[in-house]
Amino acid sequence: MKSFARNLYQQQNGQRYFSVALKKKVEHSIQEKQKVLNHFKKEHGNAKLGDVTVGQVIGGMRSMPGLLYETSKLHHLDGITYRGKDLYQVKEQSPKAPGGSEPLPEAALWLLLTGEFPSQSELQEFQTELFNRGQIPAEIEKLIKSFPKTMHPMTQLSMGVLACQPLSKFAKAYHDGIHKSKYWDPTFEDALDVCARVSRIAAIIFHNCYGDNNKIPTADPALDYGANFAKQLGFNDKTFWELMRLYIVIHADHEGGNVSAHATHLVGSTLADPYLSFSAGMNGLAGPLHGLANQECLKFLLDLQDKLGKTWTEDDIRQYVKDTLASGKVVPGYGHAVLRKTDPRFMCELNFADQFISKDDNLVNLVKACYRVIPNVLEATGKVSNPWPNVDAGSGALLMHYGLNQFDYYTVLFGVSRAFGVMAAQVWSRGLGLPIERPNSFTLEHLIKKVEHDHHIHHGHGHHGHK
Ligand SMILES: CC(=O)SCCNC(=O)CCNC(=O)[C@H](O)C(C)(C)COP(=O)(O)OP(=O)(O)OC[C@H]1O[C@@H](n2cnc3c(N)ncnc32)[C@H](O)[C@@H]1OP(=O)(O)O
Ligand SMILES: O=C([O-])CC(=O)C(=O)O
Repeated sequence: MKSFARNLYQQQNGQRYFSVALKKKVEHSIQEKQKVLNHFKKEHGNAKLGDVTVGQVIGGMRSMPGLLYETSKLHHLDGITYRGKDLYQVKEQSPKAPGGSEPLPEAALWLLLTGEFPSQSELQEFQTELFNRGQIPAEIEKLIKSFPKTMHPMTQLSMGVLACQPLSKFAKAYHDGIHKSKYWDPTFEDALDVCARVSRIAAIIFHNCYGDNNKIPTADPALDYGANFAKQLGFNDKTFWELMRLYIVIHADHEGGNVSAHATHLVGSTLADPYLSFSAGMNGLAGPLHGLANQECLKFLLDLQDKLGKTWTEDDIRQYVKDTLASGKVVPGYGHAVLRKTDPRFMCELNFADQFISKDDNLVNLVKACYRVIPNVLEATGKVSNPWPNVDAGSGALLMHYGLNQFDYYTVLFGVSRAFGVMAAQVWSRGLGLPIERPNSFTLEHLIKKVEHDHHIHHGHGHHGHK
C-alpha cells in the first residue's frame, strides 16, 4: 500500500474507503491555523475593524465585518477566490476529467478543505471514496421517493438532507461525549458524506418530479462526481458533463456572509450537525433574492421570448425591463449585495457558451443582449448599487441548451454545489473551535434612544461619568 493509500475500515453502513491523505492534511493545517488564531486573538483581540452604523444595523448588515470563514473570500470587483485562487486560476490549475477542459468538483472540494489541489493519485482515491460515501440506505431513499411530485424541489432537497440526518457521525460522537478538541473529525466525516450524498438526493428529487423514480440511471464508480450526477439525472452528453463540473465548481462557495453559507454557519455554531446545518442553508438558498434567482431568471427570459417571439430587439428588452421595474419587481440575475462589477461566474458561463454552444442559440443570445441592455436601465434608476449580472443570469440558458428545461429544479443544482463550500467551511469552523453566534439586536426605540444619547454626550451636554 502506498503512503496515501486507502485504509479499509468498518463503519455503521458497511465497508468504506477512508482517505488518510486528505484527513491528515486537514488535521495538520487546522492545528497550524489554530496556533495562529490563538496568538492573534490574544495579541489583537481588541483591534478595531471599523465602526458599525445605524444604516448597517437596519440595512441587512451590509459589509459589516462579522464572521471568520476560511474557505473563500469575495472581492467586490474581482469576485470570489477559493483559498486565494480566482475562478480562472481554479479552472486552469484544477485536475480535469480525461480529455476535459473544466475543473472537477472533487478537486475543488479538496482545495477548499486544504488550500491545495490533489495530486492525480490523491484525486482518484478521493473520487472512489466520494462514490462509496454517496450511498443512501434503502429506507431513506424510499422516504425521499415518497415526497409529492408537486412539492418544490428545494423543499424536497432540504427535507432529503434532513432525512439523512440520523446518519450523522457528529451527532453520534457528541452524544457519546467527544472532547471538544476533536469536533472537527466527525464534522469532516459528515461533511464528505453530505457532499457525496447530496447529488444522489438531488437525482432522486429530479426523478420524483419529472420522471419515474424507480428508474434512476445508476452511477458509475469509474466516473467523476460531476459526470455521475449528470448521468443519474439522465444526461449522457459529454459536454453537459463538462457543464455540470464547471457549474458545481463555480457555485460552490462565496465567502461566509451570503445567506446559504451564513445560515449553515449559524446553525452549525450551536453544534447542530452538518446535516441540520446544511439543510438550514438550503432553506435560505431557496429564496428568490438568493439561489432561487436562477429559476426566476430563466422564467424571466422565457416570458420575454413568449411575449416577443424569437425576434426580440434590444429596444424590446429595454421596455420589458422597465415594465418589470414599474410593476415593483426585481430583475432576477442582476445586482449583488457585495459585487460591484460583472460576476466572474457569469463570465465563466459566457465563456463556456462561446466554446461549446452554437452562435444561433436564441436563448443564449438573449442572455448576451440582456447583458448589453439591462445594466444601463438599472443604473438609470439611481438606486441599484450594482447594475451588473450575477451568476444566476447565465446558468439557466446553458442548462436549457442541453435539455434541462425544468427550471424549478435549477436551485437544487446550486444546492448540490453549495454543499462543497459550506461543508468544507464547517470542518474549519469546528476545527478552529468557533463559538456559538449571538450578535446584539435592538428595537427601533432602543436604537433611537442610543443615537440621541450619544449625540447628547458628543455635544458636551452629558455627564462623562466613565472618563
Ligand atoms: C447567488 C446569488 O444570490 S446572487 C443574487 C441573486 N438575486 C437576484 O439576482 C435578484 C435580483 N437582485 C436583487 O434583488 C438585489 O440586487 C440583491 C438581493 C442581490 C442585493 O440586494 P441589495 O444589496 O439590497 O441591493 P441594492 O443595494 O442594490 O438595493 C438598492 C435598491 O435597488 C433595488 N435593486 C437591486 N437590484 C435590483 C434588481 N436586479 N432589479 C430591480 N431592483 C433592484 C433593491 O431592490 C433596492 O430597492 P429599494 O431601495 O426600493 O428596496
Ligand atoms: O454572495 C452573495 O451574497 C450571494 C451569492 O452570490 C452567492 O452566495 O453565491
